[in-house]
Amino acid sequence: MSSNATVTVEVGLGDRAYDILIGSGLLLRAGTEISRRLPGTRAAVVTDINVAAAHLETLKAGLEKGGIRPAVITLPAGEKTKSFTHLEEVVDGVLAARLERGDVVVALGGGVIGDLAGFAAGIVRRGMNFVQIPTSLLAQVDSSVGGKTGINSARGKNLIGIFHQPKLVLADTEVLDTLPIREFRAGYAELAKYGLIDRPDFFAWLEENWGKVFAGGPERTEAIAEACRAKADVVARDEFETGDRALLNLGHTFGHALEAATQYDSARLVHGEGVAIGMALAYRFSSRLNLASPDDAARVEAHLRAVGLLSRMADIPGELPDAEALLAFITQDKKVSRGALTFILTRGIGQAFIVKDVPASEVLSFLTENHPGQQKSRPGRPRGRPG
Ligand SMILES: NC(=O)c1ccc[n+]([C@@H]2O[C@H](COP(=O)([O-])OP(=O)(O)OC[C@H]3O[C@@H](n4cnc5c(N)ncnc54)[C@H](O)[C@@H]3O)[C@@H](O)[C@H]2O)c1
Ligand SMILES: O=C(O)C(=O)C[C@@H](O)[C@H](O)[C@H](O)COP(=O)(O)O
Ligand SMILES: [Zn+2]
Repeated sequence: MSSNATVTVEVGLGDRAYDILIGSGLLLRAGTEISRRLPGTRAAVVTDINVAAAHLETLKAGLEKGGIRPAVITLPAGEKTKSFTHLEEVVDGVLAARLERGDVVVALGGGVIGDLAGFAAGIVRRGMNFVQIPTSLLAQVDSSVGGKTGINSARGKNLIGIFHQPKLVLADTEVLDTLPIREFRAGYAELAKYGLIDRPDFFAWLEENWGKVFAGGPERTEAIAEACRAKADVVARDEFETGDRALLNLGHTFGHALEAATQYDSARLVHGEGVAIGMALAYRFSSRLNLASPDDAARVEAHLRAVGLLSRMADIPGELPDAEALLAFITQDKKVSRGALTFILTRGIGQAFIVKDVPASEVLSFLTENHPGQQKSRPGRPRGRPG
């Protein structure tokens, strides 16, 4: 495949179906692509300061080609922006621009901006049009697709939000050239997740080709497209997570607890890093419960470390609250049903499954064993970031 070719993946949701376009130069095509689908629309672009500095002018030029001159709402960067305060700022900005229900909120940014702007689009005038222009790897392979939107609470991650599908996703692979390497790695964790859920061949391909994915070119585009196909498939089957969609939460039950425990401080832990540690923990927990082999858990951890990702709680800088406090965050997880904890566990690489009644006592023992401040003595790696 040429690295210039645009790949289209459809999210098959009937009369709410939409396209994900993946390729280079899409910012400059944004106006044409949006006005083809939403003729005569006006727009507000929501972005963060980092992305605005690197890509806002290009997007504005692209929108201009479709006759769109947007209002722009620029927010601080980082996970703490997914808050009521900034939700109010976006809602107020959209209303101040006097946009109508049929106009469009455009998210230009990573998953933080996409989740926040999507939530705002879903509640202003009871639901405006929404377009995702994801600029981080994580957003291109995961958060821009599927319609989960929302903000965080001090009591837990993503606890406030709605499902609100975009009308279009434009994943311009060129913008990834300005993404910091730490953020690229974090997004890679969600990419590897699809292999670990149910695509063992994709995981093996990543083990071989991750260097080319990091370097750019056709392997990167193909990996993003494969992730979007995988996600689109699950979302089309189970849009509102009544079943299989929960598989996309592999690594997230632990990961979200760690994000809340570190108070969404992006300097300590970003979402993809939490997912990387969470996936390694999910494999280790599955092995402890005799569901998966320790070799598979070791293989997952080895790959995460090979790309420079975190894989243990001890890799997070600073002190963590104790295992009981981590468990308290886990009991707030949205998958909890009538008090029973749900985890995504695994029988091996690409063999994830949903377990609906995991005893809290098992989780607590496991967290205690893996907690850097509560281990009696564990041979192994020194603390600190790999890579
Ligand atoms: N809705 C979903 O289905 C879903 C899926 C996965 C993750 N998420 C959410 O996504 C969020 C994480 O997203 P993220 O990892 O993209 O974080 P992010 O939005 O904070 O972006 C990461 C950092 O990279 C910067 N950045 C983004 N694109 C850039 C570019 N092209 N050039 C330079 N800098 C750039 C941002 O300013 C930010 O500092 C979390 O809140 C997570 O819960 C949602
Ligand atoms: O789209 C989904 O479904 C996912 O679970 C994707 C996850 O990567 C993402 O982090 C999502 O926001 C988590 O959802 P949540 O419902 O656990 O908050
Ligand atoms: Zn995620």
